[in-house]
Amino acid sequence: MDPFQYVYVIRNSKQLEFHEFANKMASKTFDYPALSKAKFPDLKENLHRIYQYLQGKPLDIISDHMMKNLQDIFEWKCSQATDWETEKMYKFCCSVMFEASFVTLYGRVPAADGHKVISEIRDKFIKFDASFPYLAANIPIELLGATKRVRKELIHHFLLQNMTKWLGGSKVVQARQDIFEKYELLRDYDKAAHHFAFLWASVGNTIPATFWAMYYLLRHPEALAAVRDEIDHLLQSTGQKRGSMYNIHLTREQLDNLVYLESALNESLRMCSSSMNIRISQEDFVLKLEGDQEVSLRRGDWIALYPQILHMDPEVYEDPKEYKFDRYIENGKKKTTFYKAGRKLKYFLMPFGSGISMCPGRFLAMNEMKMFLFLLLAHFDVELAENKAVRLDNSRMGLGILLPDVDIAFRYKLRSLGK
Ligand code: HEM
Repeated sequence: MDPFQYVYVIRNSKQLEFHEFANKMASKTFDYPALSKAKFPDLKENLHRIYQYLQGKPLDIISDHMMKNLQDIFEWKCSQATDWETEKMYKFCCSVMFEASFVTLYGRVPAADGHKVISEIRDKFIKFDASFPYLAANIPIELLGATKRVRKELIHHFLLQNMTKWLGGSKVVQARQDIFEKYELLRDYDKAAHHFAFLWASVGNTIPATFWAMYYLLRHPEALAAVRDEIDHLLQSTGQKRGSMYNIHLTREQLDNLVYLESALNESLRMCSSSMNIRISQEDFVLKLEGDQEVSLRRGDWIALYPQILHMDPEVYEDPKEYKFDRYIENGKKKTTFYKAGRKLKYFLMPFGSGISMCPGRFLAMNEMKMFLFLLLAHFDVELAENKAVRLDNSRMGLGILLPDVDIAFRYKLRSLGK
């Protein structure tokens, strides 16, 4: 509970392990054989090595593809909106982010009904995702209605004979495929199940996080105005036109410099994230904490850090239940110093986990969500069409970004060029 102690847990990665627990949970949830060292030597390490494709230069390439795919989808879905169109917000975020992420990571489905194929996968994904908290809680899948069948159908989409038909997928997915081919004991179904698990990791949190970012912006007109101003300013200063042209390009530096957009996004992540960071003690030992404090741990004991407590701590964040879009800005720059009881915190925002269990897709996730909001606000007037409170649905507490308890209608319309 005390964020000043987090560092002692996080840096003790030898004695406080995470992967064994994650491996057990993921293999059961996504239906692939556990990554046992004896059966699949170095598979875990090999899969971890290719997370490099989600950082540095490869991150720029994959982000550019995501930007292009997002624009194609906005153009296909929304370019007729010369008058107000009304949609449900979660459904909208889900439809745009799922398809853009899918095409960016796995490739375009070339058939004439390519959009339809992806929306069928998405609809099954939504059904599976609704059971995710139960699977994570160890409820046998046989007790969860159609979940077992839906999971099997989802996994079948990722069989090699289907994946080889998809065009222009990412290096990270290609590299995963190459690695799986080296393990003869992995059946075709197992490899497909691994691909499905990666799909879940790449959209399962991004979709609800995008929803909250959009929802809070629309609920707070001053935030919306500030972020839109920043976006328009960037477009103007780089000589790019908004309107009917869907070919905006943003460099990594430009994305990084959108401080209002980033702050608004961080603020919504602070409010909707509920990732628990779990570690399991590998041996009997004494964990030294700050000062003279210590805890005796036995082999197999669990430690859980729960950053949502930190995110909602009024000593760190004044009025923590209030959305303040500029909380992460100081003197026009990114604010990275936060205090508790007069002491500077090393960790103050942890939606992506920590240390050995930190999300490898975090840079891509931030870029994707920024690009979605950028395009939405650059091209459209957007407003809520319903006045109802949307609350966090706590049923997946501890497991990542919380979903909304209800969906809400919003409307959008192409912005006139002069506005
Ligand atoms: C808002 C979006 C996202 C959030 C909040 C998020 C959060 C997290 C967290 C908290 C973990 C650690 C899980 C744990 O402690 O049990 C994790 C793991 C992971 N994430 Fe993300 N994630 C996001 C987006 C993404 C994206 C876009 C990708 C890939 C393209 C991705 C790929 C992964 C993978 C592969 C793991 C497992 C890492 C491992 O093997 O240890 N995530 N994520």
